[in-house]
Amino acid sequence: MWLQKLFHLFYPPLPPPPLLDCVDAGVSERERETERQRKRKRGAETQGPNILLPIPIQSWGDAEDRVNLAEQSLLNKLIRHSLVRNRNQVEVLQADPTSPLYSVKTFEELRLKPELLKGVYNMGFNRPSRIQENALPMMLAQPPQNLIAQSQSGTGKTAAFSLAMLSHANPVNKWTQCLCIAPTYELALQIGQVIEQMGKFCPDVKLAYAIRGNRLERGVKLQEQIVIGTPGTVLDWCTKYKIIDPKKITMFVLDEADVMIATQGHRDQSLRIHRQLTKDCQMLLFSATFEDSVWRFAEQVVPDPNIIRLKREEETLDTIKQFYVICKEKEDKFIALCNLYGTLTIAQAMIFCHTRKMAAWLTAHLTKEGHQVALLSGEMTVEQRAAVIERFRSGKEKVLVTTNVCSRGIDVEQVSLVVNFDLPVDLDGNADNETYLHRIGRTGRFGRRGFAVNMVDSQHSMDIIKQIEMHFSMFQFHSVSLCLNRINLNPNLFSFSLSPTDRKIIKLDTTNLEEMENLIC
Ligand SMILES: Nc1ncnc2c1ncn2[C@@H]1O[C@H](COP(=O)(O)OP(=O)(O)OP(=O)(O)O)[C@@H](O)[C@H]1O
Repeated sequence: MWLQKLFHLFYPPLPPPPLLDCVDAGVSERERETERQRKRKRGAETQGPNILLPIPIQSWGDAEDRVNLAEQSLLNKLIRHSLVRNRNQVEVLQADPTSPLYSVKTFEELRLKPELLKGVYNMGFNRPSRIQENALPMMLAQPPQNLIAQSQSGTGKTAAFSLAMLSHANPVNKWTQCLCIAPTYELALQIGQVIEQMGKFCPDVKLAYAIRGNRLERGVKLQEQIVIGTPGTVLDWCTKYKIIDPKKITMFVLDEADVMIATQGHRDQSLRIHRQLTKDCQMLLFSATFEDSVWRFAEQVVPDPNIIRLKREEETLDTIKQFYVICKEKEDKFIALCNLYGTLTIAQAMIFCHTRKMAAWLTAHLTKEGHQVALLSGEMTVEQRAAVIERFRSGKEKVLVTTNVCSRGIDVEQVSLVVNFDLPVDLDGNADNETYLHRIGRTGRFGRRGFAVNMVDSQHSMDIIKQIEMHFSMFQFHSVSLCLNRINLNPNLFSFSLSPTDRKIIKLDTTNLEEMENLIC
């Protein structure tokens, strides 16, 4: 409860969604004209007379949900209850290539203190994860070794360095020996919880949180062996209040380096903390991604590093069958969706909209039709989002309507159908291929068969489908004409007819539909 209160105190909900929408009529003539001029400039005015104009760029900005890295990280932590399945290769680059590569298959091999081993097993960990197999021996080695470890969220990094700190801390010494910094208050609390849980049977090892609001008397030295906090407060505790002696820190952990450097000021604060540590301090840096900027930062912080990288499970479209559905406008898309609804609920489905407003509109209309759906969009607090995902995961709702806020990072294994109610576009109005892959990558996971249905409501969205198709060099799109007339709705959920405007549309008969439903099952 207190955690929740603190959470809301420091993590206020985002401002209410702006009342802008992308495909409906809320677009002024002036905006349309601006857009026409822009397209003319690009020499791209090649479409026929009946096209629906693309969405004016300036009207998207506020209405879209942008992915916030720190929020995404926290959300992942809140909803993750187990390791992400990964059979991919671990790449290890040793600081000293001549030393033998040492990895472990059991926690016993690490020769941990019995109380700590008990804590590990008590958390339900039977054996080290892929990344832990290599990282733990390096982190626990004598003499200490520095480490840069990169692997996606949910592969066991936090558990690994928590174990390393608990093993490293000497409870006889009443001063701070292990210092861990994380990008946000909430992420620091999450890590602290893992340390507390894992160290449950090591009561002599104490933990302190260097986070906003935790005030301590100036000059009184901290007795806790492990400190976890955010860069600003940790820096204050080391320099201004001098309650941590940085020269006595022998293990420094920098978590979520990619999120850290994306947060203004954190990069410099981290470097300032780092500068006060001794040369002998063991440096451990973790990141989910490794762009050049993260790499440059890592090199500044971690001298002579061992490097461990876990290759990412490739997102693939091979096991996903993709369709598009021709519709005229938003209402048509809605009817098409209703026709599909029975198929959506055979397993679980996610429906992506471009704006919060559209997602809310769709949810309201589906609910009015008597369907039970969940809504997840960016104006919710991270905690609210986690609760919605939990319900969806446990199957309480079979259909989740969402925006791009949920396009990446969220694993719900049962999702076998993704509907792009609005196609993903970038700020220039072109196909956003990466987001498309992330969205439909929610389905067809771990080699299972998945389905994606794209709603096409204009020449512009048809162009986007073609761009996507070309980008992934695939020719497996099937044009499906859903009969949008309710009268044609038969017991087999939906029927197909030749569209009066396009006679070339392939007819998908009930046999195919049954096959699709069987595959989803
Ligand atoms: N060896 C293990 N065996 C079983 N479960 C584990 C093991 N290590 C970690 N886990 C669990 O797997 C989940 C992900 O682990 P962890 O949080 O350490 O990963 P991470 O890479 O730090 O991801 P994130 O940054 O999202 O937290 C957690 O629920 C954790 O309790």
